[in-house]
Amino acid sequence: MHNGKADQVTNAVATGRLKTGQCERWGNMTKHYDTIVIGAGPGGLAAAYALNATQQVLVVEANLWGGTCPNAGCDPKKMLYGVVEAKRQGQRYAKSGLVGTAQVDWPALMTFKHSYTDRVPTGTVAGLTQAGIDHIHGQAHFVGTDMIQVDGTNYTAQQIIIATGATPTLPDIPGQTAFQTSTDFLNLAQLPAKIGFVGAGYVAIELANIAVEAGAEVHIFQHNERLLRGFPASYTEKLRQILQAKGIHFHMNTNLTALKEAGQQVIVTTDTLPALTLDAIFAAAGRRPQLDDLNLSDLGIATKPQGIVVNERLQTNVPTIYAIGDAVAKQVPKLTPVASLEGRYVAQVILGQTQAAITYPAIPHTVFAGPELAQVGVTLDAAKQAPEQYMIQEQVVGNWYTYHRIQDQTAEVTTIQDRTTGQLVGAVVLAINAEELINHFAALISKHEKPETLRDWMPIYPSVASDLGYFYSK
Ligand SMILES: Cc1cc2nc3c(=O)[nH]c(=O)nc-3n(C[C@H](O)[C@H](O)[C@H](O)COP(=O)(O)OP(=O)(O)OC[C@H]3O[C@@H](n4cnc5c(N)ncnc54)[C@H](O)[C@@H]3O)c2cc1C
Ligand SMILES: NC(=O)c1ccc[n+]([C@@H]2O[C@H](COP(=O)([O-])OP(=O)(O)OC[C@H]3O[C@@H](n4cnc5c(N)ncnc54)[C@H](O)[C@@H]3O)[C@@H](O)[C@H]2O)c1
Repeated sequence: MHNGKADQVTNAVATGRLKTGQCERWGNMTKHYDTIVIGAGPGGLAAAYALNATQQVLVVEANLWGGTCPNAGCDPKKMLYGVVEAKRQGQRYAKSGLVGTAQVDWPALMTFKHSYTDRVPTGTVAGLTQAGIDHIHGQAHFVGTDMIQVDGTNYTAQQIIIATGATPTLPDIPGQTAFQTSTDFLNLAQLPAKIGFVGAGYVAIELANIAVEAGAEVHIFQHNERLLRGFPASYTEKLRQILQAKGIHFHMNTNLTALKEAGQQVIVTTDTLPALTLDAIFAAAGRRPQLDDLNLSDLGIATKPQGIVVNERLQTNVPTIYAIGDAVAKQVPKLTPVASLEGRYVAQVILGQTQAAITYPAIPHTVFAGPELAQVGVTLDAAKQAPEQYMIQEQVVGNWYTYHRIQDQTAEVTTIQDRTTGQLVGAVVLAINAEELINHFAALISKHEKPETLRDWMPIYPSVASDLGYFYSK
């Protein structure tokens, strides 16, 4: 879809209104832009909007406009999560005067989800059109370091940004085609009675929690004994016990060896269990960068299994080609706010507004697992290894006002302070609405503040924010 900007460029060049060089290859049916963005997810869109004020920008999208997060990730997931959490909150209030048992109507829940997701692609296109950003639907691949091809048409640009995201990894076992993915789960018209997930990371834990709360029998197969690596083991073990009490079957240290389709069902064989017949099995064993068909190796662009190799300014080894978001090999978590920050940053680099290396604030992350497990900053493991540097405060907070009110007896918070400066440097929260508390901690950490700073702040009482008072009241 062109919004006509490139055509306006042609006219402008023909009438001498544009700088020369802005449309130099138009005569060869090659359209020229200042910057081309491949991929219209949170990363690519952030870059395109930031560049648009002063540049001719083209965005190319092969699938759904808006990318993974709003179509098949964060947003639809949390719509389902919100409803199953309301059901569970009802159970928690059973001893607090609420009577009756809520049930999840899966088809109605899906209709609710579609009420949001069905509008995302058209809304994204409308936004691009209104902003005057050219956009075309199709698979982009490089035909030169300054040129891509989409459906047989060439487009050149001074800079090209790769923002193609990631896609689920399917374990390489016989019967692999029987695997479904998180995208399939988030579009299930009916909830299958018995389902399995391979992996025990973010995707498996979040979707397993939704499925079990909605009434399915759920199995998680994990090849080692660690779920949610990256979060402290003491916390993940508590979360595992909570999820197990809800009915999730954890099969740890278990490798899937084969899948076999049997009518509408799948027979799952493993190296530890008798064969299990399930109605659906979902691959949640990680995501790989979506780089297929881009022809990166032809250009000599370096990649690793984790993604495209970039320098501290997010340039690939071809300096005019940048990479951002989930497509990049990096140390920071692959999350929507990270992709958006990188998109805005790379636009500043391209516009000559900064030459400084990218820096990230403290990046909070949360598993929406009923309760939520969230953390930010210095990890608990790192803090335990440097007791001379860090002070760790672990608190069971189920008796705090908020957690008593919402009947979350297992709520727990750990804070980590730097002994020398007194600044808050890390936090872990396992609680209902942990994301709210961790957001406040993330703000304190990013501003390098001491918890006492909160004395100067007056949040609404009672609220999650007012609970922060517990951290400086002692
Ligand atoms: C189930 C699930 C739940 C998640 N939940 C959260 C959450 O709660 N919070 C959070 O912060 N993150 C979450 N994430 C992660 C988040 O979705 C990603 O980090 C984010 O979408 C990355 O943005 P991106 O722009 O890098 O890539 P994407 O959003 O994946 O966008 C990339 C786009 O590029 C397109 N593309 C790929 N190749 C080409 C090509 N050759 N030509 C043209 N277009 C191409 C793709 O079709 C896609 O639309 C979740 C992910 C999943 C799968
Ligand atoms: N709430 C959020 O912010 C959120 C939610 C979902 C996804 N995400 C993003 O998406 C990414 C991908 O999520 P994910 O859960 O797919 O990946 P992940 O990397 O978080 O977890 C993958 C899991 O699969 C296991 N595994 C790997 N190979 C296996 C195999 N062959 N058999 C069994 N288990 C195997 C790993 O040990 C790990 O437990 C996350 O890292 C995160 O960046 C974020």
